[in-house]
Amino acid sequence: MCSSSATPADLHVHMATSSPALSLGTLQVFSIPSFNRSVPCIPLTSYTFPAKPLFSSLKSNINLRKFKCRTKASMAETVTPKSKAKVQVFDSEEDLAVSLAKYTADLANKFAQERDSFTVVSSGGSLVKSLRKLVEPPYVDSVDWSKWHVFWVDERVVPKDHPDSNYLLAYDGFLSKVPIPTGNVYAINDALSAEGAADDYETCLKHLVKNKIIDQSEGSGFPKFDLMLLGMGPDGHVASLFPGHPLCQENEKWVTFIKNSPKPPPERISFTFPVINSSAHVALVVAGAGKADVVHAALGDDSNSDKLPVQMVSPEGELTWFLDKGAASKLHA
Ligand SMILES: O=C1O[C@H](COP(=O)(O)O)[C@@H](O)[C@H](O)[C@H]1O
Repeated sequence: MCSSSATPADLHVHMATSSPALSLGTLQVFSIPSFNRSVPCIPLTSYTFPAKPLFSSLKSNINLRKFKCRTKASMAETVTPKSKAKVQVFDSEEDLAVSLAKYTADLANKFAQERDSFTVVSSGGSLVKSLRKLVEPPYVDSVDWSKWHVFWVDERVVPKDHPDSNYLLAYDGFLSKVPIPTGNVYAINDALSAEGAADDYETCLKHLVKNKIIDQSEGSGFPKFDLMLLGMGPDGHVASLFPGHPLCQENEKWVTFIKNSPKPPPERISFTFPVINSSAHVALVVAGAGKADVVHAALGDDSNSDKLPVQMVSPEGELTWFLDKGAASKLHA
């Protein structure tokens, strides 16, 4: 069974985040339709986009005929029967991190109240740095860390103290700074092979679903995590699901493995798309101009039949993109 003990040291923490109010000058919110475009949109009442300059420039890139929008507070939002996809663009990665912390803390509190646990799945990579505001005031008091259960959407099959370990990254940047019970942190068993670690992690998830720690999707039967925090590589990969790789089509397993990852290290485990897409909430977090091309490809055009992995993210619940200006810069062109 997967390890739920924290190394390199026991977790102890308390955390908090500041959540200064975001002005419209800082945050630009607009929406895109669900990637499941076969599902018709609910008729809505109006188009309203607060971030006019950015939205205007987006017009040339996104097929507006596919937008059905309504006003909701200060944002325009697309709603479909199956899912919502919302895109938020921030002036800076700092602003993105502030908003991501609030979004995460709010969901944590909601689920802790509703079902007495909060199941959150992290990626590795740059996402972890963007979670840094969660370990700053004021969230130390507003979040009940004892309800958190932490998982990884993908992990490199290396020892937990290896610099490539996604667990270590999260431990150093986040977990070591908040009081999540050690037993609620579900790292892979790094003593096993890639295949063994994937099977073991899947067994762990099944156990937690059975014990009702993790919800289960009524529709798909796959585990339904409360929040999945996804990063995206410059090639459009999410988790360890890479463009053109057969693992993107895996429909039965919950957790799979790869031994020839195009991005080192080669051996990894990864949640599959059915698990990712059974989530109640998915946050796709992308920062930096280096990813602008793939953001443009992902949001601006779905006519290519060879979908990027990031375009296959279509959760049962809500999908929210968190972009900084750099990542969104090609949407302006
Ligand atoms: O290898 C990985 O890459 C992706 C993207 O990483 P980033 O540093 O470009 O944001 C990450 O989401 C994934 O968890 C990781 O294993």
